[in-house]
Amino acid sequence: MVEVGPVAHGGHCVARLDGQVVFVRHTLPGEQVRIRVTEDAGRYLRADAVEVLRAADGRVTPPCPVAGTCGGCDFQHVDPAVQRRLLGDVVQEQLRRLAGIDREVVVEEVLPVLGWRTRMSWAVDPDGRPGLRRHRSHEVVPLEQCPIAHPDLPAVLGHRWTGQGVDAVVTSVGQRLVAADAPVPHDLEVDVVADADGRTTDGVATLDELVHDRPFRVAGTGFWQVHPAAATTLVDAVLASAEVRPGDVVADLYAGVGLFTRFLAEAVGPDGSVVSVEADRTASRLAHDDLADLSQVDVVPGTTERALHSGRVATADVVVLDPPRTGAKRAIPAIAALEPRRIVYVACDPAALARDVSSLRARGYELSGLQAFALFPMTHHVECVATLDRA
Ligand SMILES: C[S@@+](CC[C@H](N)C(=O)[O-])C[C@H]1O[C@@H](n2cnc3c(N)ncnc32)[C@H](O)[C@@H]1O
Repeated sequence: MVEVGPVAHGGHCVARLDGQVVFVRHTLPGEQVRIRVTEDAGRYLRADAVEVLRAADGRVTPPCPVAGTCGGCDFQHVDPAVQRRLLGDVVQEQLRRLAGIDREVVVEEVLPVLGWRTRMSWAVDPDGRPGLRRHRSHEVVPLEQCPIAHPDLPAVLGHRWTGQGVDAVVTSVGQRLVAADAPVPHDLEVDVVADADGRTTDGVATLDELVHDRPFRVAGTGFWQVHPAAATTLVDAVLASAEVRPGDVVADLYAGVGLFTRFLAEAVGPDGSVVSVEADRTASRLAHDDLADLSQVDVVPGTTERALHSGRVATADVVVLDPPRTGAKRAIPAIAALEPRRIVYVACDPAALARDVSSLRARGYELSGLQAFALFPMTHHVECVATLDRA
């Protein structure tokens, strides 16, 4: 039995068992729970709460029958408003610990909290049943339904599959894709069928998305925001934070198919410019083709680090960056060396964000704004938009 302490980054809470730190899943701060140790990592233990002896406010009955077994969610047992409070505590703690910043963080609600995943990568068990993996395991939990999956996704669950996995996507315009190394059942309503690499006989399968009435094309299995409200939420937050002016020079780094690039380019107008840097070849090609109507946009394929060091990005009034989960550690010195008046950092990992904010502070930037959004309800993931100004 343990007394559960604060929430930690990763979907668990911290407790102590005989003086040793234990990261406990499926619990809440302030609870008293019986645990089952799942891993001894030497310096700490990992455990699951298996019985709640004293429940905390905010504990609810999970909407999913396999919550606690399936590794797809972390917080099904927590009321969504309390989930957001926990996420805010995590971001606040990371900023305090890694960047020396003491700041209250309010995580904004984004609806819906169920039925939001428009992109699912289902794993397939040895019997061909699709599902999701257990937490920190290769074992597949077969599923008949998944409450966080978007209701309009192709009905992959309920069919048997061969191969390693099945990707299912539904876009903002209702296009539906299945990507698998297996025949797709005839009764499955899909618009695009691709192989497991997201390819058709014509090449990479692309899908259509619409954001504030602007069309985008994206590779079927390439990067696109998953929550149906994510793209508009982030575009609005980035534009409000960046405060770009007509004629500004802007760098959009880790730009994907140019989601932010298009709106930033419209804001700087024909007298300004936006350089859009993306390492993934397909995404960069789509950005190049689909942003061709904006003469102020320069799409640079390749890594951000290379674009900065080669001089393809040599100056910027404003830098927007949206790196993957690992953050932008290697690019930060060169970004700061551009001396933009403002940096807008979109982050899906608060620890990487806090580390990079610390690095920017050491180079003369201060955090002037922070928004956080619950774009992945029921999970420990949270999206932040941080604004930094040159001191
Ligand atoms: C979180 S996504 C953001 C994409 C885009 N901003 C959007 O919202 O659609 C991160 C992107 O960075 C790209 N990427 C990863 N490492 C990179 C690097 N070193 N340099 C440039 N792009 C990179 C990925 O291919 C991916 O498209």
